[in-house]
Amino acid sequence: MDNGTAKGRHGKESFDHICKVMLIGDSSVGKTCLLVRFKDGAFLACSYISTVGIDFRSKIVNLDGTKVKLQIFDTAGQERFRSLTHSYYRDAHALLLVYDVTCNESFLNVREWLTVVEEHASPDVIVMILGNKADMNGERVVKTEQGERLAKEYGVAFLETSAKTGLNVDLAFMAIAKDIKAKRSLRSADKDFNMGEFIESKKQSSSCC
Ligand SMILES: Nc1nc2c(ncn2[C@@H]2O[C@H](COP(=O)(O)OP(=O)(O)OP(=O)(O)O)[C@@H](O)[C@H]2O)c(=O)[nH]1
Repeated sequence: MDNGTAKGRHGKESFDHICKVMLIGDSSVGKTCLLVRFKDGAFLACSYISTVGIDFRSKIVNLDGTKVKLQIFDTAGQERFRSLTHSYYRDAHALLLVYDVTCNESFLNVREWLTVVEEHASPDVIVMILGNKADMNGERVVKTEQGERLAKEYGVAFLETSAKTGLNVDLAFMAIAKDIKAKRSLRSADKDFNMGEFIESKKQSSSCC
């Protein structure tokens, strides 16, 4: 695993830290759309093309003068690609585990995904559960509190997101980048960073947008 201390250069842009982030979860929960929303600020409304295997895109974010390059791996949710994607877990610094608030099965499967994480990821990986499609309130079947309770049970962070409206999408990635930077930093100001408190102070509720 990269210790993130070396300065890197990619094309024209230099960076201070590099972080590998993986998007995991059932097929069609919105992993690719979350990545496109974060990277390009756009939403691909009607084009659902299931990811084949694994894809990745990068974005450099500036955190108080420190440039963190997020290398984001978008994995296929389909069962047939699972063994391929498992091999990428070991190097991941953070995992965004996505379910769809309009699909109860995808929520129930979060426990299985967490078992896979335990088996294949590094013990110090940062995990955040995302309840996506929070804009579809009329079709919602998983309550916000259910997601919060599950995340609390496993001691991981939680946010509801919408790749369509952008709700909490940047926040999810920024919180992870900040947490990784804090874990690598020797500065006491960074060491005091608490991801849960940061999310609570910045998150937007799904009913507001
Ligand atoms: N309303 C709404 N639709 C969404 C949202 N995110 C994704 N979708 C739709 O859900 C479908 C699946 O989105 P993808 O991002 O391709 O899903 P995925 O998880 O990457 O799927 P796999 O590649 O099969 O694992 C698409 O039709 C998207 O337009 C969202 O936040 N709100």
